[in-house]
Amino acid sequence: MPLDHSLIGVEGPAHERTWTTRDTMLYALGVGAGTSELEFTTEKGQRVLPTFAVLAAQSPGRRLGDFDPALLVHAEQGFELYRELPPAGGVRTTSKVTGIYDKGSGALVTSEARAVDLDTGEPVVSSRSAVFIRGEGGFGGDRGPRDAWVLPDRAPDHKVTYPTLPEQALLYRLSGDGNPLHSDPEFAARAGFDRPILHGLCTYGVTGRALLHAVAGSDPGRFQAMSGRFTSPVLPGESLTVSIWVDGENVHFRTAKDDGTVVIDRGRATISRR
Ligand SMILES: C/C=C/C(=O)SCCNC(=O)CCNC(=O)[C@H](O)C(C)(C)COP(=O)(O)OP(=O)(O)OC[C@H]1O[C@@H](n2cnc3c(N)ncnc32)[C@H](O)[C@@H]1OP(=O)(O)O
Repeated sequence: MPLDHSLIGVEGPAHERTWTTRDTMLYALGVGAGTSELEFTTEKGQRVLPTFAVLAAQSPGRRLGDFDPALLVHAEQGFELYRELPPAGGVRTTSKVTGIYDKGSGALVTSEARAVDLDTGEPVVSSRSAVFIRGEGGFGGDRGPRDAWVLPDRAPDHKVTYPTLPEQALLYRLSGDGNPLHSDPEFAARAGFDRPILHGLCTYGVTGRALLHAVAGSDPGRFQAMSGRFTSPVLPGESLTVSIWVDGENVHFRTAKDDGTVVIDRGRATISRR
């Protein structure tokens, strides 16, 4: 059954989301922060990890078509953050599907969202994401735009390795993503995985922590943007190494597993010098 191309460019209903200090602390734990990052995991002087912006600006997805949900994976994610997020707050988000591309082995569906402060209406976050739906390609559509990301021709300026826990996906899902692909072995098997895989946004959050501490001096106020492509699944318990290249405010990065498999590619971030 083909995907619903009539969704492209049509803004969905506005969605309001509020969060509490507990939500932002739970998110920090979900992406691996712990006792060495108490400003993100406890109330004392609490600050918010910048990648929480993606969750803040999420709205319920629209029905893209009639396909097996086990075959859908998160493919790309980017965001721009216009000001530091408060530990508790709220936004109103509008979103739309921006493209449905034919990638042969699957379809790539891209979306964007804009979130404004619930009280003031000021812009807080812009977010861009893509999902890859295996088996839904081959409909004769456009392959979509190409990205000119180039791996810097030098050794990384920073390399940061963080572990993930075997329970990481069970912890992360409490931040609101209950997709059984990350918790239910039977569902994961239907998608062709030996066991449930880690949420892409968990890998993204672990990577964001590495960027925050290595490049932004642990100051979320300097973290302006981040984007990347999910190129290979991560299993809970695997370690992640983020290689980072810094050129002024422009940052390139890549995240890989211990065996060298790249799991987030084409990474970019903008981190102010302040
Ligand atoms: C709701 C779910 C939530 C989750 O969190 S799921 C967990 C997080 N996500 C993942 O683990 C996904 C990891 N990525 C992958 O497993 C693979 O990657 C894909 C299955 C997405 C694609 O792999 P393949 O079917 O082998 O595609 P190809 O032959 O490498 O490329 C075919 C075309 O698709 C483009 N492409 C491949 N991967 C992505 C991607 N991640 N985002 C955007 N485009 C992608 C390529 O460039 C190319 O297209 P061009 O020929 O036009 O260049």
